[in-house]
Amino acid sequence: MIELDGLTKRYGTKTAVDHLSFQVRPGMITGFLGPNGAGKSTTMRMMLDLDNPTSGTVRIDGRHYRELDEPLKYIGALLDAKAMHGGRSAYNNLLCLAQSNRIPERRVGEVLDLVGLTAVARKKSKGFSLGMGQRLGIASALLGDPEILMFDEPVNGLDPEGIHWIRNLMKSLAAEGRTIFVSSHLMSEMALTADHLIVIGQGKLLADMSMADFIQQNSRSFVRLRSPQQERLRDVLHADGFVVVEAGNGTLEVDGATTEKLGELAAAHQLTLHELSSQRASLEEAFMQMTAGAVEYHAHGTDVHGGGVPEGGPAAPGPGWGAQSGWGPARTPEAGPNSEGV
Ligand SMILES: Nc1ncnc2c1ncn2[C@@H]1O[C@H](COP(=O)(O)OP(=O)(O)OP(=O)(O)O)[C@@H](O)[C@H]1O
Repeated sequence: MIELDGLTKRYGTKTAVDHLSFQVRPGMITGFLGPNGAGKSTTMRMMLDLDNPTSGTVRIDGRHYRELDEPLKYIGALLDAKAMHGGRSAYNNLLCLAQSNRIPERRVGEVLDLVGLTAVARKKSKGFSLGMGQRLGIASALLGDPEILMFDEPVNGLDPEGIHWIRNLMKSLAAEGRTIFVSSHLMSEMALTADHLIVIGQGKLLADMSMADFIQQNSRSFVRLRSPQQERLRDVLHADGFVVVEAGNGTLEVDGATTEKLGELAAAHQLTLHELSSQRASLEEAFMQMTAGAVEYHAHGTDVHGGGVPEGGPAAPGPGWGAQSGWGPARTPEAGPNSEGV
């Protein structure tokens, strides 16, 4: 368990982390999200005693990091994969760390095996690709077999097989009852990995809740219908008291209804349906909605989100939000959050 209590970090007049209090609990994967500059790295550095808080505390299983003997046995972290000594082999990098934490040498071989680097164990790490460096960083985090693991952007530089591997590794570590805290900018990956989310913006806590609650509270769910008899369908829905949004491409969207109810209504009026699906937002949309006001660095003149988030944030949620406004990525069927195919 990691506990933050009023954690604050100021650099001159800049408050990077602002009275953060939350707990990271065992037995699950907790995702750590925030726009660029939100204070994630600063928070993680303070958790590992690599930076001093201006005020507030971090406790690792009830103790300050400095009070832990051989800290790698309590908490392992992947913060900067390039932090390894490039002139040393992968094996020797890990051996130095093991020796300074009284970890037996056999564990070095075990973790190299676990991350798939055994074949290159004697090669100097400066020749490693980004993905290999990332695996070596993960090996160092696992070295002390700690109960708590922190990963900052762990899939950075990994190929699809590597991403799949780290996702499953984190899941199995959480299933063993360990505490897993992970940051990532890849929302699709986070949606597939995390059980719980901590979201920060401009150093402040914005959300501390389950993935499902986060998506539900920060987005709209609705039923999408498509019919060759669209006008008649719309009239039937109106007559039954539903608020219908015409979303273009021949689709209608209805809030506050079930697919069962709408399907039966269409059948009762002998209307043909080509689509009847329950829709909910992806984590990415929910995240953008929540953090729109806390984004420090806006791009101008780009269209990376299919229309761009309007200056000052997107329109408030309401009928038609997101679905028609065009700034969010495509909505996803209820079967699961957006996946970018990894
Ligand atoms: N050593 C420092 N001196 C001054 N300001 C700093 C320092 N480190 C971080 N900051 C500022 O603190 C804020 C938080 O930075 P931090 O790197 O923690 O954010 P982040 O959420 O990790 O961002 P990103 O997602 O871009 O990695 C930023 O405004 C950053 O410019």
